[in-house]
Amino acid sequence: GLSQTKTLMLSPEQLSLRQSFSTRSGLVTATDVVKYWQKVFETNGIPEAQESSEYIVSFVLGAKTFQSLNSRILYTPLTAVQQEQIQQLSTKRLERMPVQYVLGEWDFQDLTLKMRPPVFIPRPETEDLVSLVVEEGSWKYEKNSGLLSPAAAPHPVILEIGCGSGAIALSLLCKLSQSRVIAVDKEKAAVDLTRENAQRLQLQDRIHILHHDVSSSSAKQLLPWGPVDFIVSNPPYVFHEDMVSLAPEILRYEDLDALDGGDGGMRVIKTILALAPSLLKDSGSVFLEVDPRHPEMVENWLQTYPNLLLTLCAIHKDFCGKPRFLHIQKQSR
Ligand SMILES: C[S@@+](CC[C@H](N)C(=O)[O-])C[C@H]1O[C@@H](n2cnc3c(N)ncnc32)[C@H](O)[C@@H]1O
Repeated sequence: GLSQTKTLMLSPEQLSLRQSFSTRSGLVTATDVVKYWQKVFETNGIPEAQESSEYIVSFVLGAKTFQSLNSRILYTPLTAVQQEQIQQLSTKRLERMPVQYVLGEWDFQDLTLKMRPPVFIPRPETEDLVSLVVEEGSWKYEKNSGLLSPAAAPHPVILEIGCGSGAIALSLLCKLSQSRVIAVDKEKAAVDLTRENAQRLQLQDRIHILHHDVSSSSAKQLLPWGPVDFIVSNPPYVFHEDMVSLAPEILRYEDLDALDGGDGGMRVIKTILALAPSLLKDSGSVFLEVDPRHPEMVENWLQTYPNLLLTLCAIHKDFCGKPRFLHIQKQSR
């Protein structure tokens, strides 16, 4: 079965590397195994060969990063069970499974979240989307409370559209201790994973998780607590025609509906903006992660729908310097 396929993929050079393990009667260290799998990954054209190998070995040794393993652990022979685990996980990576799914967990901001295919894996740039909302939430807090006690703090209600694993929603709950979040996703797998992550992180009391498709649900269904202060979303925003060029890791394992934004990548963005006026309080805000081509497209679209009373008030760049985040505000009547 599997081991046979794997052997076929190994070059003679790797096989000898493998044999060199057995001749040392199983005394294989973490360092040896990292090098071995890195080589196998490289030969098989697996991207981020070294990182993948290091993540898998550290994970089996109970650490987050290879760098955090001390030299005693690095040179201690691995047990047969550890070697077997590393072998199993590495085989999955060899089939192009993203390392986040291989490990079954991944960090987002300060949280460790369970990851399970096909639920979208949170990307690092999205951490900055969370920071934007947190700044807005805390700014209100300072402005309104001044020198008053924290009891006078407002309690922002936030709606997240398309919660996936719960990364954004749960981070917000963590950073804004007075907030409540409604997290919505059209996929049952996503809703289930958000719920599981909320429970593991003991954040289930301030979150309302809904299984809804926003393109067919009424505003009312999304508002168990009345109009919200903020809407946040990292919607599917890949231009449909760009979908084919995504990495095999994504195309084979992630839910493509989580990425495919349809024509011009705007399908779900338009749905969110059309719903926003009936979901937001006066002067409430929408924070969106988008493609760098979207800020202009969204601005034009909003100008064609002035009755929505929405203003694009800021465009923020991601850590690569690309325009990535939109802050849109509902005009107060
Ligand atoms: C790019 S993923 C973002 C997931 C998560 N917020 C994150 O940043 O890691 C988009 C999510 O939106 C969900 N989604 C797509 N269309 C939707 C719709 N019409 N209604 C509700 N959720 C939707 C997908 O199922 C997916 O989980």
